Amino acid sequence: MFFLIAELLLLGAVLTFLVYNIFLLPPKYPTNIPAVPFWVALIPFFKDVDQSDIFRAYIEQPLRTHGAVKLFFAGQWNILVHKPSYVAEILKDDHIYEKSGNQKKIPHSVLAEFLGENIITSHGAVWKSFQSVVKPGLQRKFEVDKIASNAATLCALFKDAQLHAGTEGVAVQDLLQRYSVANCSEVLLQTDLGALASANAPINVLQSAVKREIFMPIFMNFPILDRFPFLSRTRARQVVKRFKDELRRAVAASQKCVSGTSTSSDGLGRTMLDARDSGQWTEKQLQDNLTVAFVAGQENPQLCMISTLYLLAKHPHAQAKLYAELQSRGVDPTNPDPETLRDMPYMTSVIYESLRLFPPISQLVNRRASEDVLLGGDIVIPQGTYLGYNCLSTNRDPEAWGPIADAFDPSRWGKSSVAIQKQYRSRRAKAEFISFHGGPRACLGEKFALLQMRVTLAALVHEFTWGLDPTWIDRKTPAGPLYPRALRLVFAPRREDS
Ligand code: HEM
Repeated sequence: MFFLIAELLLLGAVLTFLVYNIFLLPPKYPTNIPAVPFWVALIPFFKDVDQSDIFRAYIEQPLRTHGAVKLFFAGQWNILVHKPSYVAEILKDDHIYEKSGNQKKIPHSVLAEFLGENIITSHGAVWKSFQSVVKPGLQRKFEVDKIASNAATLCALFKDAQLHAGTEGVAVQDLLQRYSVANCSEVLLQTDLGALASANAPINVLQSAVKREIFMPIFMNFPILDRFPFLSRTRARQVVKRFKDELRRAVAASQKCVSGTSTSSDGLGRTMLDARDSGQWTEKQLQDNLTVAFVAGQENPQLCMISTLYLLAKHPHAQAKLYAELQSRGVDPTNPDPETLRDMPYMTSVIYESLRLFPPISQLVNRRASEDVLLGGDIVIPQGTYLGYNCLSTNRDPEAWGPIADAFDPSRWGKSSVAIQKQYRSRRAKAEFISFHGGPRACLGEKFALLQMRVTLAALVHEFTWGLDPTWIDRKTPAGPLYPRALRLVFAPRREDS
């Protein structure tokens, strides 16, 4: 018995030593930046946390002091970069800092199965083939009337929800999710998935199920666990398959109905199906790119809306200023002119400021050094190292944005549309504002996202004033995308007749 216990203890010690040294001990190189202790990644498993608190407590100081840190994330050590000049270099030199998404990093994972190899994660010739199909579909002129009509439905849903909630707050995330799914599917993919019409539409149910499975912190941080046949992982793979099949089926079915009409011929749904039909893409490439277009096309705008409504709830004077600007330009939110909306300096600066403070993709690690390289002339990066950005940190860099970098201050962007755009371009070129990243792999959906934000804000600000539900606890998500968690707002009609 004694020997058995001794053997088990010895085995335990050897295993701990191996796991620590193979997985958890920070790599030796680069030598001149610190490592955030690996256990920081584990905190959300043991405590209900706000990830911005974790960032402030354990990451911000070393990251800002050294411009980059070693960070344990998704089961491996990576370099997380903060300093704008480092970020700019990575974004520019995309042949050295190659895109390398989950399909390469963790090919066995549920996340990789969900998004596959797509326009965001791919590199080289494959990416060029994806880009040639996707870019025209995202750079075309969008149907503003469709977004405006969905925004009117969103207002009606908020109004109804507020009537039911009485003096309590309305949980906004589910409604905003349905709204951004409607805009993405109807305007980008020319497919009506019924997302706004019914909370129980198959796509709504499947999407919520996929998100629940994919963002489970334990599997996000230790994707190696996806290799094991846990019941929960089998379920996750089934949900992912059902979601992808449903999306692909719905897009194909709706293109059949509207094929030949002028609106659909250059739309993303049509061009993607054509790429498959012509043999340029395989069926899998079609499915993976449809899925990523759906995820990027509605998830990021949705998070941007949540954070913007939160900031405006905290700053009622900004709501009043937005309303005054809309009135002074005579904007009819049911039939807005995109040019007028684009030339509203205060609205533009509110949206940029919200994107700066709460970038929907707050942290992303998906580049891999294709050779040994000296980042910024300072940091030796060995070939094969994974690198990523913390947009939250870079966008709030006090050296770039001054001592009140953390404050919501739309006026920092400038007064006129010309001045704001000038500053926007300059901040992006210097990688001081990286919510859409930059360089050759910058976001292709920016134009659609900003248009949608403008139309949405015009409708909401015209219809309501809103504040935070006083009983709502102000905290951000524990892991994954960063935004105010389960936000609840109290809406009041702005005008007597609304
Ligand atoms: C507020 C909204 C949005 C934000 C903050 C955002 C942010 C980003 C970021 C940070 C990237 C770079 C990802 C990386 O480096 O791996 C990206 C890429 C991309 N985004 Fe967006 N995005 C938004 C909306 C959209 C929308 C509405 C679409 C429409 C489908 C879209 C489509 C894309 C595509 C296709 C790429 C890949 C570009 C390439 O690599 O060639 N995004 N986005």
